[in-house]
Amino acid sequence: CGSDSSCYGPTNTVEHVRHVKRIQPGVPNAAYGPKAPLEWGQLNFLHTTDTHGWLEGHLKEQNYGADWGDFVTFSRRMKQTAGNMGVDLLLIDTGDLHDGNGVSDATTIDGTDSMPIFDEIAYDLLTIGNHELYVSEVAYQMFNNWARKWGDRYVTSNVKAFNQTSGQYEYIGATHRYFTTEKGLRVMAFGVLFDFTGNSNASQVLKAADMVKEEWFTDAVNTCDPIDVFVLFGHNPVRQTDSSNTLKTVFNEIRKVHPTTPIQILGGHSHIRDFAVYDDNSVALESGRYCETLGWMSMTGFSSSNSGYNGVKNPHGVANPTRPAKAGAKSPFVYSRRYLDWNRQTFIYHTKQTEQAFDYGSGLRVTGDITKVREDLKLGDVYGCAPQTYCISCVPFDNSSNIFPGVVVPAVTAVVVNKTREDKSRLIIGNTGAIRFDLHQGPFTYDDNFIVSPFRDVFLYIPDVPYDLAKTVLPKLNKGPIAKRDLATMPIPRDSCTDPSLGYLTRREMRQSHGVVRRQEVVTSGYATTDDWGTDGDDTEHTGIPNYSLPGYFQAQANFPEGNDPEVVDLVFFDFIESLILSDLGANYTADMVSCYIDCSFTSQDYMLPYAKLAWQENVDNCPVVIQ
Ligand SMILES: O=c1ccn([C@@H]2O[C@H](COP(=O)(O)O)[C@@H](O)[C@H]2O)c(=O)[nH]1
Ligand SMILES: [Zn+2]
Ligand SMILES: [Zn+2]
Repeated sequence: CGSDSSCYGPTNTVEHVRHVKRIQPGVPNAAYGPKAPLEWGQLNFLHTTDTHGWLEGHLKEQNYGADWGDFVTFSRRMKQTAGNMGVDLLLIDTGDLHDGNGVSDATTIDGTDSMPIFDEIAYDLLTIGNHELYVSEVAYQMFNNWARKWGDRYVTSNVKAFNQTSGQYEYIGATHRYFTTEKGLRVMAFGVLFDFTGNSNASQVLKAADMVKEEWFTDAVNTCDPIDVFVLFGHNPVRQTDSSNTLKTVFNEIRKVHPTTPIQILGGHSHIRDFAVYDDNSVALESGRYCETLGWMSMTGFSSSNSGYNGVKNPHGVANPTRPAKAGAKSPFVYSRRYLDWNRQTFIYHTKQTEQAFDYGSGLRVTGDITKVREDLKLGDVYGCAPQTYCISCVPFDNSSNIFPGVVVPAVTAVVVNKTREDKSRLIIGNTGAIRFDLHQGPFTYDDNFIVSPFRDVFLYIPDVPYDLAKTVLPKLNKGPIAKRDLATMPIPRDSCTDPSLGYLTRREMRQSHGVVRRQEVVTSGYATTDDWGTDGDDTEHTGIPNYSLPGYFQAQANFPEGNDPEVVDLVFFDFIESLILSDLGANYTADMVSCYIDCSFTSQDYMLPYAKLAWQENVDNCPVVIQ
């Protein structure tokens, strides 16, 4: 088919129409949930990160089934609660709004339809992620549209875009934000992206070590204006041992001038739930990924002698934070942190509402907007019926239920074929990071195509590479350090993955088959987080799930002679890893030997749908939706 989508589109022929069905957004969640009310302090934070377009919520996982409209209602209710209690609540996002879901990625320019939905939350602070910078059109969408709209709330302390009018690189958002909260706290905020280098030339990322030497930064840190609390937020892992973490660099610079002023840190990018203690007066929260987690952090300890705070000291009728950053801390500040599962039951519980009374018109309207976008983009169209769940890391990399041997390798083998070279042997190499989410048993929709493989990474190739050389590339690529995921916090209930026979059981049956009874409820599998404070951060308790580390790269071999090695192969790979491939091939191979394999518009978004049409047609007209 090549990149000719008419070959596999669902609506182009009568036969295809027969295969088109729609699935609807998930039903309200089952009856288990949060363990206790939140601890409200003087200054409270709700935090999102790495939402990657998942504004529809998780249609196939009840535990993460709330949509952005539910979150609109929840955030408004929480702001009102804060106001009623006489305390402050800040809403913060730390970037990666694109790449990961059809709502954000099925438009010609990613984010065209998702960004207006995302903007329905009244964030106090937002910052930019690396997924806003890979593609120039997306960077300009942020620079020309959203940065202007969000004004000084969009803080991109180390990220600039090339202004085609002025011919200069200019800060996309504000360098920093100094503001006073409703209850009188004087806040200095910096929004810092990790030292990202994969951006297009539409943007420039200053390394944190250079950013802190900028005049505006030293002026901001040394200002004579009073600062009660720093908010250091960024698309940047909070764990200090993470090699990508550059928050620590900025933290250290602030501490040189303000040795005890509280520094509240909010991060992202590594897609985990995490909480880290930086010192007696500084703690850091990271809130997962893909609208699975809403982060909560609160603090108390401001007084008239150390701040401008004029709100309530200990809000009444609710729990309050009690824990110092660490045992024996010399600090007036105490904190709480919680990782909320992204579902309506969580939202209803923490707003003390009922299912019937919870919704606001504003939230329902946003839910309606999401439904309309899904319909317009045909995200519910079904292309196949996946016979089982295939996961990224819940089983070993070589297990047949792993998505790489189970789906990705057979899919690229079958579909990524240049007709004019189909008689040639080929090796197809990709980075495992290009596969972003597990594939669930049941209807495989247009949306799932983006959920599994969202990037527009072009398939490139070098013709006729000696096989003896080509076969050394994968081991060389994988020799480097493998990006490991955090075992303790990995998500995703994958009951039907570890035991595919569970796939058709009801939610209740699945829970009973797995669970541990606590508080007369059943604990489902999902996030079981360990952080600097221990294991009590998850708002809803879960049993852990298996998590196996992955190599960084996968390979498929196709059209090999039976029983023999070929002399030469077409070496096919994503443009995302072109420079690595060339360096592993050695000096005799240069960029001018590389060309587009099928055509320059055939990308990693284009092989899953044809594969679903090819491999998963059994039961397609009667394919049960399996909601975990
Ligand atoms: O074109 C692309 C862009 C990114 N990737 C993969 O994504 C990660 C980064 O994702 P985060 O959400 O920022 O963690 C990158 O390391 C690649 O593995 C890609 O494959 N193609
Ligand atoms: Zn991300
Ligand atoms: Zn990121």
